[in-house]
Parts: sequence; C-alpha cells; structure tokens
Amino acid sequence: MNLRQKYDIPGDAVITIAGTVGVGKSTMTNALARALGYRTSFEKVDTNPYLDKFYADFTRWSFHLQIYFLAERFKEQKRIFEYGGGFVQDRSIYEDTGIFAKMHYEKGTMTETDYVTYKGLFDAMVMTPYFPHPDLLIYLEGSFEDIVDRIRERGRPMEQQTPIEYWKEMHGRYEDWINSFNACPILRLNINDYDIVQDENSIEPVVEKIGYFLQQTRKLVR
Ligand SMILES: Nc1ncnc2c1ncn2[C@@H]1O[C@H](COP(=O)(O)OP(=O)(O)O)[C@@H](O)[C@H]1O
Ligand SMILES: Nc1ncnc2c1ncn2[C@H]1C[C@H](O)[C@@H](COP(=O)(O)O)O1
Repeated sequence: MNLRQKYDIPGDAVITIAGTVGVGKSTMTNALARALGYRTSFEKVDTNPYLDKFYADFTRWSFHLQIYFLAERFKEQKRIFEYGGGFVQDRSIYEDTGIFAKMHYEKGTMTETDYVTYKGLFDAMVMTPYFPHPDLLIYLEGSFEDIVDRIRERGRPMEQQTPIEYWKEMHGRYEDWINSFNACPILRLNINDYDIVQDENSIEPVVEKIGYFLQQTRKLVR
C-alpha cells in the first residue's frame, strides 16, 4: 500500500503549493508528487523570456511578465483538467494577482491602466464558476530570516541582486493575503515542522495531514 492509499487520498485531487519566493514550494511539489504518485506542474523560471528583464527593470516589464505568467498557468490548468487531476502544482494562479500584480501596482512599478487591464483579464478567466479551483492549497510559511537564507542558498543571480526590502514587502503581503484567501480550502505548514531535504520520510506526516484535511472538507461538501 502506498502513502496515498494509506491515508485515503483520491487519485484525482489537485493540490497547489503556495508561499513566498524561496520558501520551498518546488521542493515540496516534487516530494509530495513522489509520495502520492501524482504528476507535477511547475512554473517556468529558466525559460521565462521576461523574468531577467523584469528584475532589471520592474516598471518596463511588469505587465509583460504578468501576462506571460497568466497564459502559462492557464495552459497548465488546461493540462491538469485534460489528465483529470492527480497533480501537485508549484504556486497557485491566485498569487499572481493577489501578491505580485497588486504589489507592483501599489508600489508604482505597474501603471493603473496596465493593472486594470490585467485584473480584468484575470477575473474573466479565473474567478468564474467555469474555472475548477484546486481541492487544497498548501500554504508554506516561515520566518523572513529563514526564507532570505534559502533565497541566498539557491543563488539565482536575478534574485541576489534584488534589494532585501522587496522580499520583506512580499513576506508581509503573503500573511495578509492568506488570512483573507477563500477560493479553496487551505492547509498551513510551517517550514520548521518538516525537513524533506534532510529526511525524505518526513513527508509522511504531511501526507497524513492532507488525508485528514481532505476527508474533513469532503464531509463539509456532502
Ligand atoms: N525543507 C527544506 N529544508 C531545507 N531547505 C529547503 C527545504 N525546502 C527547500 N529548501 C531549500 O530552499 C531553497 C528554495 O527552495 P525552493 O523549493 O526552490 O523554493 P520555492 O519554489 O518556494 O521558490 C532551495 O535551495 C531548497 O533546497
Ligand atoms: N506573477 C509573478 N510576478 C512576478 N514575479 C513572479 C511571479 N510569479 C513568480 N515570480 C517570480 C518570483 C521568482 O523570482 C520566480 C519563481 O518563483 P518561485 O517562488 O521561486 O517559484 O518567479
């Protein structure tokens, strides 16, 4: 019996991993997909044609980057739908608008016209009854200091050159965002409570929590 069966997790659920840059979403996505026998859906970083340019000049490229991410995530959504679920997704589509686009607009690095255009497109595509929301959003949280250490350790050049205030602002916004998020059920995990890098078996308590959580939410919708 595998972990998915042991904890009574359906084969067709869609679990999305949310949290600030560097918190450990990709690492969790891989570990969880392996444990559950699910497929993965990753955001493209290395082949993203706008990301380097965006970090070099937020004002010039923020609209282009948001449109690119929206299109990519929507294509992934279609792929997940076509497979009939059974996916772990690295970052939710909701963070694009709720964190990034909003932050750049409010900080003055995205114009109001661009923000209104982007938000209108996002709402028309995503916030409708036709868009299947994930069965569960796992929110990874940790202290700002631990997360900045992880960004440094990973060492993506564009992120190293970004002022620390950017990560601080984002960290604060994530707390506010998750406290008012209601598009799907949320499971919060603190990064100090597991260590899937040092100990692969520490994924089992996470899977157990997911199983328990999905059973509770299934009871609620019945
Ligand atoms: N549970 C963990 N314990 C220790 N280090 C971790 C853990 N999860 C991720 N990391 C490290 O933190 C860095 C960022 O992780 P990553 O999964 O790429 O984050 P994200 O996808 O959220 O940006 C990487 O260097 C990764 O090896
Ligand atoms: N919607 C976004 N706007 C701006 N930047 C974004 C967006 N989504 C992801 N990013 C950036 C942040 C990181 O530098 C990379 C990858 O994110 P990660 O949290 O490391 O998976 O893309």
